[in-house]
Amino acid sequence: MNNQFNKPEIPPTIQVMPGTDATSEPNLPLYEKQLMPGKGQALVARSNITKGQLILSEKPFFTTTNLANTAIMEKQISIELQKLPKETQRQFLSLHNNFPRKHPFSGIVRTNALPCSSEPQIGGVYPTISRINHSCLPNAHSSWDSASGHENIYAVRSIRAGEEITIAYDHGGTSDERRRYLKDGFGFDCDCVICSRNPEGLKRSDERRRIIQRLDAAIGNAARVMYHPKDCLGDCQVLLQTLEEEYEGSPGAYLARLYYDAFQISVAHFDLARAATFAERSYRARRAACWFWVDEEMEEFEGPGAEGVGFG
Ligand SMILES: C[S@@+](CC[C@H](N)C(=O)[O-])C[C@H]1O[C@@H](n2cnc3c(N)ncnc32)[C@H](O)[C@@H]1O
Repeated sequence: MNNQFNKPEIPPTIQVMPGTDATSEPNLPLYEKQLMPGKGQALVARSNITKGQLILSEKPFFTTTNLANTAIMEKQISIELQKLPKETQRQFLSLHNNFPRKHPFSGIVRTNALPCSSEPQIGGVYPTISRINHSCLPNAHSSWDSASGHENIYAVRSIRAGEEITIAYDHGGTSDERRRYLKDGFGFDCDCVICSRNPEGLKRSDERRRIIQRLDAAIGNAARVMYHPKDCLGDCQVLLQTLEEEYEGSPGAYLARLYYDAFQISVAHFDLARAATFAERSYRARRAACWFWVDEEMEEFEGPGAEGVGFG
């Protein structure tokens, strides 16, 4: 549900994924679709799901680039839709559209697309994954597997049977910033566990989100990486602690990015031991199959007398 489709440089193209039809619903019985009051359809856990577990893996109906040019996109989607089996067309058209009057087809893509590459403009829309609602404290996260052409949904914390499965649509920021983004792009007022905290709790969360944004930007500053690498690694440590606090021990995909930044900082200064460790942590965090391992590492460099490779 990445709404960052506003860069017109890439000509619009649509790629139909082979093998996607009405029967492509995976057979992992970990979830079911349910109507959720005030939220439309939702995915709900049918059984307890363990942190790190693959919940579902699915091919998109098609992938699409450049949603900025909606007129062209409308035409292209309608042409591609006609090539799909009737039942698949019906599935696509039944997805939620937050922009129904102006954009009957591209509105569905804008409301439902998840990025499926490092290019934020390339998005995929899914029969089942597109039913997952948002939370600012999600219990799952999406991860594109380019080798298989599947979007995978992993649990980032334990999920109890009956609990709604959620991912984060937002790109961070304070609760006000997130609310605006979710209202404009998706048409709802977020009342997740974070957004419905009391004013004091919300204020603390907002402060942490500001720290996360500030440190994220500071760590990516090339001049600072060059001249103050130790400070940058110190920022990585503070960012890790803040993420842990804000996301209640499960920072999900943020962790992969943080370790990737730490890898780049280390490699820029020929600290190859740290670089190798951070690269591996980033890789394993991104694969999302290793949350237990990551938790152990956290203890390792946070505990007294830790001997593992840390940021400092
Ligand atoms: C990708 S769809 C998710 C599935 C959707 N509920 C459906 O019925 O198909 C995104 C839309 O779901 C709804 N939605 C998602 N998260 C929500 C939330 N936390 N609260 C209320 N509505 C939400 C909004 O209407 C949003 O535009």
